[in-house]
Amino acid sequence: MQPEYLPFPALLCSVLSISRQHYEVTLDPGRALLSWRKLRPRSVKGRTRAGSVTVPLTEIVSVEEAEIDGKYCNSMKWQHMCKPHAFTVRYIKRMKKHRWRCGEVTFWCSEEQMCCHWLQALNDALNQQTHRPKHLLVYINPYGGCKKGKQIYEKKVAPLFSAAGIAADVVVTEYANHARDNLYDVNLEKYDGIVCVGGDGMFSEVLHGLIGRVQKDSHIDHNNPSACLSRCSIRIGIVPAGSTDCVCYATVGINDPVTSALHIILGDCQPLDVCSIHHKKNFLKYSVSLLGYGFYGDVLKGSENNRWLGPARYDFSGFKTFLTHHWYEGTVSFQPAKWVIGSPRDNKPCTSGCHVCRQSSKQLQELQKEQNCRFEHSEEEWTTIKGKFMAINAVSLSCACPRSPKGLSPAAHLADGSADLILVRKCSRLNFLRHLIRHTSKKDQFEFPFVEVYRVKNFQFTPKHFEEYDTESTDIGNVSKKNFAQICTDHPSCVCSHVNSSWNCDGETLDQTAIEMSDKKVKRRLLLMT
Ligand SMILES: Nc1ncnc2c1ncn2[C@@H]1O[C@H](COP(=O)(O)OP(=O)(O)OP(=O)(O)O)[C@@H](O)[C@H]1O
Ligand SMILES: CCCCCCCCCCCCC/C=C/[C@@H](O)[C@H](CO)NC(C)=O
Ligand SMILES: [Ca+2]
Repeated sequence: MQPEYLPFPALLCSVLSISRQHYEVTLDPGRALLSWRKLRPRSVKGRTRAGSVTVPLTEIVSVEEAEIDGKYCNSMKWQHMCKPHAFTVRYIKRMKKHRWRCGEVTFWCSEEQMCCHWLQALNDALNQQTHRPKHLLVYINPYGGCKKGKQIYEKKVAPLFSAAGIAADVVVTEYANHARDNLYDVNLEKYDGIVCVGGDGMFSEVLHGLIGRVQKDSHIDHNNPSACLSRCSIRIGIVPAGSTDCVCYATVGINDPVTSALHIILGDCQPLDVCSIHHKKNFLKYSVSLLGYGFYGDVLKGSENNRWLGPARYDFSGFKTFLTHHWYEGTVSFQPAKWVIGSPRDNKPCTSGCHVCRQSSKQLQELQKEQNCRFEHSEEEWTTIKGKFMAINAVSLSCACPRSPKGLSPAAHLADGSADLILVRKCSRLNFLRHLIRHTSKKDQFEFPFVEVYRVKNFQFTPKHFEEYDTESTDIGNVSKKNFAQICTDHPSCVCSHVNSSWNCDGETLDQTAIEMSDKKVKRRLLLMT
């Protein structure tokens, strides 16, 4: 029996079987939908509408001829008919809290020709999804998180990539920065994307490798803070297997390897703000999540010696750091991001296809055109704040993660060209604890007199002692200024709780404490190709 072709757009509609039940199956190219609904025995009132399933064609993972086992063929049902033919469709099933799973349904056809029609029509529809990756380079960090990156990839991700017809070249890293170094040598033309199986640090490695490679190929010196960096066309994905996984969590809404793998297969895409960090004319790092001084810098530093604890190392170090209650003196200067349409306290979290990001990016481009390349050093007013701080955090995205589902700045945007600068001034232990705990509740963590938050285009930080080291002050005689910090630390009556903290840059510790950060829109990241 030929499938029924209805008038343009040519729908394909057949009665097929699923688990011995008859269903009306419809492929509607015009609406880009595949749907099927159970046919119940005709009642007096005609066909009763049973439960039906509708799947957007963009969410079909794969279509293939079904394996038919002999047992089923020999069942009474088929004995009087020719050999049955079937095809299997895998598709996205949306679960709770942004979790995705791969649904699977097998349609049985009475004739081989009908089965071929359906396979051809569905594969034609899939082939029109040209933004989907076909060949990926996968870096696995066996060392991050709970050290299960390899198992996670082999058991949960590789089977989905294979079902979707994606070829993957896999590199299990052998040392820190193996992936970053490797990216300077591989032939990137071969790949539709780079996938990192690990946490934020692994993503940061791949980010640095890709951006560094592209700037090197474009002969751009990234040591120049005002350099307009070349954009990277190749996309990065993350399969979360780290401890914090905040880059994945802040874009996907969950750090689940299967969910991320399915987004990768569909080729979902999200631009991402990337900040560059310099010390004078020396490039230090790029950052996409947290650039944190004080509390988060000390937490990270204290956790590095306890990697054997896995993700719990941050909790242990966080508790110890909280008890020390260190604060740090210095000067923060920043330029506001005047083009953005949002603010850190507008309670408008960034979502897929975000209007705030789109509109802010548009306004940023218009401003950059007006100012040509002076944009990086525009004379807009700088705001300068001197003080004693518990924490100085600059976040390019919310930094939402399992520990803090809202993140450090819940309304920070993924691609608005700005970062949220959060200043937590010296306060009592109790007040600091109240501020921290609000990161895990629905309450506003900025609603304290000692907390300020600004949406900025760039900022600079100079620690107090570094200032004195740099100034031409003569009041400390011939003592070499660079030892001032040491004197301060050694002197029991010194009121500085601690001379300097260190910067936590996306989970890696920076050597420098005096830095300048600016936002560079260089990276398109496969959204949820994470
Ligand atoms: N084979 C390896 N051996 C040792 N270190 C590695 C290896 N591969 C990668 N690394 C380094 O391990 C560090 C941590 O990796 P990753 O970020 O994946 O895990 P994590 O720190 O537990 O997660 P998160 O950053 O999300 O908290 C990264 O800085 C990376 O450079
Ligand atoms: C006593 C209760 C205190 C609760 C405090 C919860 C605050 C959690 C905030 C987590 C923010 C994580 C920011 C992410 C930073 C990442 O770039 C980095 C690398 O993954 N992770 C860390 C922990 O520095
Ligand atoms: Ca941002």
